[in-house]
Order: sequence, then C-alpha cells, then structure tokens
Amino acid sequence: MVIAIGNDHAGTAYKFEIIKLLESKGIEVLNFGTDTNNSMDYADAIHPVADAVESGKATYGIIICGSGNGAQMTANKHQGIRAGLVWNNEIVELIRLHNDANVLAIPARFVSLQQALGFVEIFLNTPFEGGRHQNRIDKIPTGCC
Ligand SMILES: O=C(CO)[C@H](O)[C@H](O)[C@H](O)COP(=O)(O)O
Repeated sequence: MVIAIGNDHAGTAYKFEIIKLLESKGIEVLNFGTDTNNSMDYADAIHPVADAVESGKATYGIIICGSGNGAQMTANKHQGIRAGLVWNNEIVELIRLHNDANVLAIPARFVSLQQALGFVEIFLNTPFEGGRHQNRIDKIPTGCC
C-alpha cells in the first residue's frame, strides 16, 4: 500500500507522527506536505496528494491542516477524490463504510495527536460497504470538469 500525505504548517507535527505510524506498518509514504512550521498555502500541498490518488500512484491520501476544511475542499475539487473531514472515530468509520472515502482529512488544531493516529488506524482498517452506498457514490460526479 502507498499513502500520499499532505499538510500545511498547522499539520506538520502530526504529519511526522502519522508517517512514523504508517512506516511502522510497512506502508510506503509519499510526502507532499511542508516539513516546517513556516506559514504556507494548503492548496500547494494538497493538490499533489489528490493527483497521486487519482492517478493510482497512491492507494489513499491523508491530508492535514488546522481545521481540515481547506485541505478537504481542495482535494474534493478533483473528480476522482472523495475526501472526508473527520472529528471522531465513528465519522471515520462512516466515511469508509458509506462514502468509500479515498482521502482522510484531519483537523490538527481540533483533535489530539492520539485521536489523529486512531483515525488513521480506523481509516485503513474499515472496508467500503458497497450496495446502496455505491449507487449514491455513482451520483456524486458532475461530469462538468
Ligand atoms: O485552511 C484552513 C482552514 O480551512 C486550515 O485550517 C489552515 O491550516 C489555517 O487556515 C491556517 O491558519 P493560519 O492562521 O494561517 O495559521
């Protein structure tokens, strides 16, 4: 499995811990985020994550910013991306079970590091349910761009 990860300055500290967790599982990581705390624009780090997932270079993406919203909004501009913003374990389960999310958006300023690491574990271990949810996902793309 390959995971593409991206973050702005608000997500740098969590990013390093998430990379450690992923690498301890033998998962290859493509790091597109900033490695410093210097202010930067999240879109510059998130588009490359979305490109990697869309092209199949990465299985999933993990994106991290302060609220998670700028990162999620950017990723979801890509046709092949379903990025879910999460704030508790049940929401993480649901973005996989019901939405087949291929990108996990973490709000670093609103969850603890332990929560964030737990979100990653749940995201990686929860399958998509399919069935009625597949019909719904099929209706998401607009086909306009
Ligand atoms: O873009 C965001 C919210 O949608 C992210 O949370 C950013 O990390 C945040 O806006 C960065 O804020 P800062 O005041 O520039 O550190």
